[in-house]
Amino acid sequence: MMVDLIVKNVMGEMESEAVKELGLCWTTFRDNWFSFSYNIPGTSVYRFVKARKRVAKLLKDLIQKKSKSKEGLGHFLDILFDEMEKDGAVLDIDRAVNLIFTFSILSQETTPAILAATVKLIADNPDVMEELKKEHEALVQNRVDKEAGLTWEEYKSMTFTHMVIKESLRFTGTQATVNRMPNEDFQIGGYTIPAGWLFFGIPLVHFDEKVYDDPLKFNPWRWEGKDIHSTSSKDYMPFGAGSTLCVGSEFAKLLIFIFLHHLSRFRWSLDPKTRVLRRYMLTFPAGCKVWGSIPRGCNVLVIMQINGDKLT
Ligand code: HEM
Repeated sequence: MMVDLIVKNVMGEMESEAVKELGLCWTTFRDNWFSFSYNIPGTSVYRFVKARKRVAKLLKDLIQKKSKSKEGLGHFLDILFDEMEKDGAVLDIDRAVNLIFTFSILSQETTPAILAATVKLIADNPDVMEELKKEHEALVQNRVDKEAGLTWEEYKSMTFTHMVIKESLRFTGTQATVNRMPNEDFQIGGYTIPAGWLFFGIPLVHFDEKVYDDPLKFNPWRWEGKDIHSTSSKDYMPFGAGSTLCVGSEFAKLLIFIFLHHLSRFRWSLDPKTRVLRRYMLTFPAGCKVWGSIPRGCNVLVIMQINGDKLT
């Protein structure tokens, strides 16, 4: 589903066989992404390097074809071709392929995993589930127009839901390591990292007992009276920090919020087999299935649309 959506929006029309192959390559890449690094045929790394190359070739061939015909373009290709034609353009086909690849991996690995882990944390904490339900039911009941969609003001005013998302981002912290290669020697914690060395930092700041009481407890109330909207400070950095700060942070929070808004209108429970494991990223070996009963007057199919400042 993700591949279909990405392809449609980014690349535009594509033959179904190519979409299928792209999907297979992406899955192979993701499943073998963080493995012990021996690039020998048959090993995980070999499979993921091969999948990466195949995706690059598929995307490059298609971009080249479309750059000639200019037909059936997705939003991204449309913008890309405009940019490439400008004087002093910084984008070329190879950079575009890298961007498309990075976006698709980032959008598949981060938001869905955090969202599923958030649902699991809520299911494991009935007091949180109850409070969320109260907040969303009150919102819908107090609306004059019961059919109206969620507005930006409503989104901003839902304090408890923002506390849940903020706590979940602290708790799940998908970025398992920060990888950097310094251009010049730098000092950190009494060590010198020489220029050109690869540095793997493990961010533990979200579990620092000096900053967070009982840090291993999922407790949205710890954010009561604090700044619930900020996404980056020296003690809180689920979206990274500095010049590589995540460009999708606000969008990701909004998506999680909209999902929770609709979920909170159902009576629901989680399949007891659901487990969250951290390999490198968060994984769900038994999936993450939600069982729900449908409240009266609620449509089962949830379609989200962002229209100006209005979410429908
Ligand atoms: C809950 C969801 C997400 C989390 C936790 C997250 C986390 C992060 C983190 C920690 C970084 C910094 C990596 C580093 O400095 O090494 C980052 C960068 C980035 N993220 Fe996200 N992300 C999320 C969603 C998204 C989405 C939905 C998109 C795309 C729409 C996105 C696009 C990016 C991009 C392009 C960068 C690189 C920015 C740069 O280097 O200039 N992220 N993200």
